[in-house]
Amino acid sequence: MSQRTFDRPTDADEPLLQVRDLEKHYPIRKGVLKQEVARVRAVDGISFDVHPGETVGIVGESGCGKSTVAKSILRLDDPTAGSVEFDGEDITEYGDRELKRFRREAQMIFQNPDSSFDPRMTIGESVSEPLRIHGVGPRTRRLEIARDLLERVGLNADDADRYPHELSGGQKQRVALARALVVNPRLVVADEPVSALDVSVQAEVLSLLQDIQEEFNLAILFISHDMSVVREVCDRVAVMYLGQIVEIGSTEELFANPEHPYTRALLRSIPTLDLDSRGIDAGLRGEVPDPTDPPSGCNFYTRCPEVIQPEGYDFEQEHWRSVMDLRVAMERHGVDVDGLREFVGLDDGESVSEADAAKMKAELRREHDIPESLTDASAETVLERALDDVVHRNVAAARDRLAEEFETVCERQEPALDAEGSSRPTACHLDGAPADD
Ligand SMILES: Nc1ncnc2c1ncn2[C@@H]1O[C@H](COP(=O)(O)OP(=O)(O)OP(=O)(O)O)[C@@H](O)[C@H]1O
Repeated sequence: MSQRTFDRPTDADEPLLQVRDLEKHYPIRKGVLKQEVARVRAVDGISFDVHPGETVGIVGESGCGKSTVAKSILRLDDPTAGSVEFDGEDITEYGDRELKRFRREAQMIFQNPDSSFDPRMTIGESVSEPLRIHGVGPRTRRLEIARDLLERVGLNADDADRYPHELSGGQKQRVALARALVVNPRLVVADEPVSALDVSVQAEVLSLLQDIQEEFNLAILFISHDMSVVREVCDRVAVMYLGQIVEIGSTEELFANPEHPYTRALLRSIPTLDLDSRGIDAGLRGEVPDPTDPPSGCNFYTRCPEVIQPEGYDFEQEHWRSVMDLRVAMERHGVDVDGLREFVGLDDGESVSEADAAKMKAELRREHDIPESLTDASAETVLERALDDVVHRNVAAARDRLAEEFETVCERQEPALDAEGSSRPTACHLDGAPADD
């Protein structure tokens, strides 16, 4: 490496990457005319910076838009809106020539290293290929650089003569790193770089990534669904849910004091050494909403354990969540009243005795973990009337009643991603403290 220089022209205080209001919507087209019938809002207006020498993590469940962010930032996919500034220039405006230069400065590492290699090429050829593409030569010099880099990532220079199938997963990911570094990039976007590796190998590759970052003063955007991996390597973390950032801040502070209920739920999902809590899930019920039709207001309200109760009601948060689950289910799928009648031994007719109605209502409560009676009498009255509507086949009336009486600020207003009432930018109507039980 001695003849290569890794001096960085950018001042470390200035972000190398500035992402502003980035959107990537995928149109869904149908019919002969391929008319747009809906849009997948994969990334829906996100902003963040990455500084030289800094690792910023993007974390969230599968499908929240992490890979789309990576692809949009590198212009592997053109963003729908927003800007991506790299060293002060908006790459979304780049033409082919500028894009080629940019692609040398910003490299990507994928989850599956095999996707970076041609099985017929030796490791040395694969690692040096980007140099050939960018016109660095001659071949002997390119191979020399590749051998040098292989040593730098903890392999042997002679591994250059081997083929990908001769290497283990961890070794291949080291080679992928060497291949990314060979063009002397300033930004590396790593999309789940260790998810396919055994845990013991993961630690080695992560530690290598950290060493290399220090040596090369790289900016790294690190994408992962794994909170414990993110904690290990990132300086700052952006938590994503359904195409949006819900909380962003320093890793240490965010892990010590998570402010968004979604971050809290993700942290609860990390298995710990405490056997009693090992393997607990994130405590999140319900499905991730369809990104073509995200919920109104805060898009996490349909699953949030801390969803805010409407003014005038005060009962156990867990039971309030269950009532919301019933509402969400009714709005999404309606209620199968015939199925319910059958379950309690009735035919598919209209009549229902008081005793049968009681059985049906009890079943609805059981199905949604709602207790026999809510401790808040006025909430109980509303719920009981809505359940009565359902058993008398008036699901629309039940839905309207619950929507009107139990409307929460969370569904009414979209929370801004700001630091108001919190110690870091958090998009939530709660002011940072966990909701009372
Ligand atoms: N080319 C595409 N056309 C339509 N929808 C897409 C396309 N690519 C991604 N999506 C959708 O965009 C949403 C975000 O996908 P993305 O792959 O970015 O999520 P992710 O967080 O990286 O998930 P994973 O960890 O599973 O890869 C998903 O709903 C996905 O189905």
